[in-house]
Amino acid sequence: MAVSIIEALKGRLVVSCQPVIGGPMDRPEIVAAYALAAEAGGASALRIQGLANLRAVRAVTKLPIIGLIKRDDPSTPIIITATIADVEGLAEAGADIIAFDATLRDRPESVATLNKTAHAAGKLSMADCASIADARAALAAGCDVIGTTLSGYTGGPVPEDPDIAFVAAAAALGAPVFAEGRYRTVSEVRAAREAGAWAVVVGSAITRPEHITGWFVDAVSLKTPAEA
Ligand SMILES: CC(=O)N[C@H](C=O)[C@@H](O)[C@H](O)[C@H](O)COP(=O)(O)O
Repeated sequence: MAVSIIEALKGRLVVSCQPVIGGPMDRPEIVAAYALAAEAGGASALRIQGLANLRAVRAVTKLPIIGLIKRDDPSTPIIITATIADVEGLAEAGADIIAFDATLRDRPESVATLNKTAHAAGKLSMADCASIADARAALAAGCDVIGTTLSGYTGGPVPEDPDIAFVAAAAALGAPVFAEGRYRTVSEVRAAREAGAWAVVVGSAITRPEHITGWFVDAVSLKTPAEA
């Protein structure tokens, strides 16, 4: 049953419904509404942050949910699902796939332990990676899906474009790769699939109106991406 969730996502869209934190959309009932709108549009799975949002979405849809918990803890650079307790909380709240940071950085808990905890709860795991070395290590640790989620977010300026080269390199490792991070156009989604992505996760371009508005504001003022 569990592995067939991943099988069923081949060539499918996952919509990340993560409002801007503290923004006007940051309410569980609005996240649930975004999830239903994504489902109506043909999304095959959802990516949901936080237990209250996850419970609200779980109550309204049977679509598979990739769950994560983001915490801004100054003692660690690991933001996405850093602890055993968070993996267990996500399993309990109804996530089907549990996403966690799988970067090779100093971390409160090893990737192998987080993965084992997800599996012990009967859930699949998505390793949010920033590099091909992360992806290799995550597969060696037994993770089910590689996400390109953290490419561009572990130091230095965040690039403008999605990291399609990373998708291609990770796909060559032979495991399902979910392309995620800065997919804003349908042609970028197509390029990720052509590079070997199993599925593509789109967030901001569908569910963060503040960001989308900002892109248009920059365009109307004739700013280049570098100036924006
Ligand atoms: C780096 C990080 O913390 N990424 C988070 C991971 O869940 C989310 O903030 C992103 O919105 C998500 O990855 C989807 O990406 P985009 O919104 O670019 O389509």
